[in-house]
Amino acid sequence: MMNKEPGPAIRATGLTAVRGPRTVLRDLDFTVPAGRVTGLLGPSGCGKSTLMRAVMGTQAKVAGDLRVLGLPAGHPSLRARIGYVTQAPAVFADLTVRQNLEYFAAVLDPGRRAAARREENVTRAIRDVDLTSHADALAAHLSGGQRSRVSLAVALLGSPELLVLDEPTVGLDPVLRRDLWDLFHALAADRGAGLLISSHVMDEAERCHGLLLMREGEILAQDSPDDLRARTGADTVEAAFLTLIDQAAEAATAATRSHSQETSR
Ligand SMILES: Nc1ncnc2c1ncn2[C@@H]1O[C@H](COP(=O)(O)OP(=O)(O)OP(=O)(O)O)[C@@H](O)[C@H]1O
Repeated sequence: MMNKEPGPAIRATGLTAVRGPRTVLRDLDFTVPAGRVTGLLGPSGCGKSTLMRAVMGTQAKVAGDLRVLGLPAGHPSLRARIGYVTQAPAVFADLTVRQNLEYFAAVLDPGRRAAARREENVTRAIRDVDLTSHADALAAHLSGGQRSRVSLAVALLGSPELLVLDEPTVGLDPVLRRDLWDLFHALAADRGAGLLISSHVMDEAERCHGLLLMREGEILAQDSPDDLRARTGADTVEAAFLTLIDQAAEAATAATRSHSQETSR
């Protein structure tokens, strides 16, 4: 029998989301492959968090087709298969790092018989995010960056097939950022996980296998960093992104001009 290629971690067709009076995602088509790191980049307010919430099934007023690990977004069986870290770390301040992890591990994998497995997963997740030396510190006593790493450890507990990380490296020093990016690559390579990681730090874009570049609720480009640079003739992803934004603005101006010429005839 032939081995079936694994499907993409996420496939969106015609994804649209409305928040209040505004359409904040406009008819998006994209895929996030399994076993790869995909960067979601774009300026503040362009819709990155909304897109991630749609993938998690927590965003209201979403239309279009959105498949996550082959199932419709928000399907109950996806909960244990996806790790999600929001921008505001959700940890209990009055518990230690280890107690936080133990609490979430018990929710994910309950029962006395799973105790040894839980213990192993908790220790591994704490080690993955480099917090072993702080395992017994109260979350209240951690720095912001350390707290966000506890959230990341929670997301890693169940060995998820897909990780959705909303700006996971904000506020971290360069050494930690590098270590976390190494961890993201290891998760993709060794465990075959798909990762969707938002950032507005363009040098992080260079570390992704693929990029989704967003602007004002639309995807301007979906490409690897190398192809993006080659296609735009730019030296960096940041320069490529700016070139694409300028091209989109020029196209919009040209379209408005031809529309007003037509209507004035
Ligand atoms: N509750 C809301 N009602 C109406 N509009 C909203 C609401 N929440 C967010 N928006 C708008 O939706 C758009 C997309 O927001 P979103 O948080 O997805 O952006 P983002 O790219 O994640 O930004 P950032 O990088 O700053 O986190 C923004 O323009 C924002 O103003």
